[in-house]
Amino acid sequence: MSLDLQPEQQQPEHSYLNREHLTQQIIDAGRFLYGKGWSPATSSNYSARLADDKALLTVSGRHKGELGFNDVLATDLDGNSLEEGKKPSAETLLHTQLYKWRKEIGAVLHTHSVGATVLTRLTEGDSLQFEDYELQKAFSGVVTHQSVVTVPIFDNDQDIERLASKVRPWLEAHPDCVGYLIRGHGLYTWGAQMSDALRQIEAFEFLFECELRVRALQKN
Ligand SMILES: CSC[C@@H](O)[C@@H](O)C(=O)COP(=O)(O)O
Ligand SMILES: [Zn+2]
Repeated sequence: MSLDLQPEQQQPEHSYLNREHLTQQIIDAGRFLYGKGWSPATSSNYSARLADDKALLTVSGRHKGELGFNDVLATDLDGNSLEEGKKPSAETLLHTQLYKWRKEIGAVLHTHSVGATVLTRLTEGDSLQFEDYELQKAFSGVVTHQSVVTVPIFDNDQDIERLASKVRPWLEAHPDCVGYLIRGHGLYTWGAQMSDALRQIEAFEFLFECELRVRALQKN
């Protein structure tokens, strides 16, 4: 099943996978994304929706290629930890605001690839536009290369509440948004299930690489 981002369309209620299954998906995602070089050092954070009003998030500061069953915790959708002794990701609010925004979102991934970092540093404007790439169809709701996928770029901020407050109005105004970038920092994308979010990460990375190569060749 893929995420249908048409706002007017009623979504069926989620039937949630159990915590063990979701934890395994997060662990597997970390191994894959670290292996690809998109989650270096202890960067990145991942989550899955645990219930209508709860998320399962990575614990802050963990190596994402070596996650274990104890490296996740439950939070409410205001970003409060529901488990004593475990500190949720520093960027928890960026995940939970997505679960509040669209009830059909079941997984959120944040990565720190070289491509996302370099491209956002090279781009002076506040968004990237992808057009005429066949791979745009890997994004939920996109059915043709003859479309424009706009990806906003927000300036980085160590104050995550302030950053979240800048992202929120964009999301409200763009219900078909498939991901966003933070300058010099990384990518956030999501999906109905973990597999959808992973597919979108791969599509974004392919497009970032294409864009960087095209720009480099155009310079010469
Ligand atoms: C290793 S620096 C990266 C962090 O500052 C942050 O951006 C990040 O992605 C991971 O933070 P975390 O608190 O582990 O979820
Ligand atoms: Zn980060």
